[in-house]
Order: sequence, then structure tokens, then C-alpha cells
Amino acid sequence: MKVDTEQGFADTSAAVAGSNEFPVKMNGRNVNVFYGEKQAIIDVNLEIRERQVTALIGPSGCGKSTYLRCLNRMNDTIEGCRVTGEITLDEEDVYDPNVDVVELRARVGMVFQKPNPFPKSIYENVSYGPRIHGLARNKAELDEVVEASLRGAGLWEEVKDRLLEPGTGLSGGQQQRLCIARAIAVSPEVILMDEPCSALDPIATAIVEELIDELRQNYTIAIVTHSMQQAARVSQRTAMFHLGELVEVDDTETMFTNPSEKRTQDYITGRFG
Ligand SMILES: Nc1ncnc2c1ncn2[C@@H]1O[C@H](COP(=O)(O)OP(=O)(O)OP(=O)(O)O)[C@@H](O)[C@H]1O
Repeated sequence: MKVDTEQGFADTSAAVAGSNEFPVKMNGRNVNVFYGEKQAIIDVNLEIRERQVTALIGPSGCGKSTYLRCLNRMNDTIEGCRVTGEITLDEEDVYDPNVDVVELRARVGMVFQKPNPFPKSIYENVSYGPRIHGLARNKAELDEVVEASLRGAGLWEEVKDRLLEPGTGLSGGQQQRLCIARAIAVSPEVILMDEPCSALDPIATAIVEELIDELRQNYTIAIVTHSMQQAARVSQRTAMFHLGELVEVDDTETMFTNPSEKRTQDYITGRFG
């Protein structure tokens, strides 16, 4: 990844200059989320643009993860959680009752905070999704998908001789890359990452951050992070949340050097959070 050594920002010059040219992949309009009576997201409008990394930042409890989970309807799995407003993927409403949620989650994959490989072999962790989605016609094709996904996640060289060993036997950083391989094995269009590096050491974090930068060539990414340095390093756009509201969204460099809102300024300079 190219980094501007003075500022520490990802080299996003092309992305920033033409950021309005990146088509909108997912769009949230007037999104509200309630857990029972409690409102966790308040009237959020947020575009996630194609082949960019959008970082969701803000103090603990501000609703970043809740918003992320709306994008592939993971909140459906939480009892008492209710989402209103509209979220679209390629302009199609993801909350339309006719949407097949399993299919949606293949198109909009997710990587969680804690690496969570299945208690199965490395091979099975990656091949499970393509198998159930019928993406391979035979073993040879499945082998190809597994290899391509592990290569895509930067893990192939480390695991190619131990594909039948348990995924849980890998290091934390390798397990997280295995989860990324599992996500990309079903050819998603969008990958949601909820603090994917928070359980990793600095070296594993750097490897995953580099991987995220490569993945944006092929995928649209939204990442929740507590680390402003990470947001600056990996994202092209940053959305700042506070108390369930979207405070502002802008090109990452602008957000970190010249934010419009005082709340963003206060957060990024460590005055609260
Ligand atoms: N399953 C749940 N049931 C009830 N309330 C919840 C649930 N999940 C989150 N909340 C509440 O919704 C609000 C937003 O939480 P959320 O986890 O989305 O914030 P966050 O910004 O991701 O926080 P953190 O950075 O600490 O992970 C918080 O007040 C939280 O307590």
C-alpha cells in the first residue's frame, strides 16, 4: 500500500480527485434502527461507493456496528431489532420481502471482530460457501475456488500444504485472513468488516490492512474501526457517527485534516471517545 509518509494517509489521490465518479453501490436513506424502545440509529443517509473503502468511526456505542449490520440484514437475527427507512444494493431494496437473505449475505459478506473459523479444516472453511451456493460443479472447480480465495486473502502460501488441518489451528491473523478467504469464496460484491483487526497484533494488523487495500480493486468495502489511524490508512471515505447520528461523511483526508463538524474535530483530536 502506498502511504504518504508525512500524513500517514493511504495514497488516495486518484480516488479523492474523482470520488464522485465512484458509483454508489449501497445507499441508506433515512435509516432508523430500534432495539425494542431504544433508538440506536437516527435518520442516517449514507452512500457506500463502489471499489472504495468506507470507514465508519465514532465513539463506543454510537451505532457503527448497528449500521453496518443493516447493510446485509444481520440485524434480522437480533430479537427486538427493527429497521426503518431504505437500504439499497445496486438500487434494489435489500429489505424487500422477496429478497433471499442467504443470497443477500453472499453478495454482501461479513468479517467479524473476532476471527470465527468453523471447527473444520482450512479447506472446508473456504469451500463450504461455494458448495452450498452451487458455485462449483465438481471437486476440481471447488479446489480452484479454494485456492483463488486463499490467494486473494494472501494466505495460500502459508496454508497450501496443510489444507486439511483445522482452521482453528492457525494464528489469529491467519484465522482472520481465512475468514476473509471464506467471505470472498462466494464472490461477494461488498465486504463488511466489523473491527477486523481488534483481536490482532500489530504485525497481523498491518498484513490485514494491506490486504484490505488490495481487496478494494475488486470489492466494495465498509469497515468499522475504533482506530483513527486505521481509518486514515485504509479508507478513502470516512463516516463519523455520534449518538446514533451520522455527523458527517467526506473523503478521508478531508475528514482528518479539515472536518466540517466540531464533533468530528473533537473526536479525532481525542477530546471525547
Ligand atoms: N443487541 C442489542 N440489544 C440492545 N441494544 C443494543 C444491541 N446492540 C447494540 N445495542 C445498543 O445500540 C447502541 C449502538 O451500539 P453499537 O454496538 O452499534 O455501537 P458501536 O458504535 O458499534 O459501539 P462499539 O464501538 O462499542 O462496538 C448502543 O447503545 C448499544 O448499547
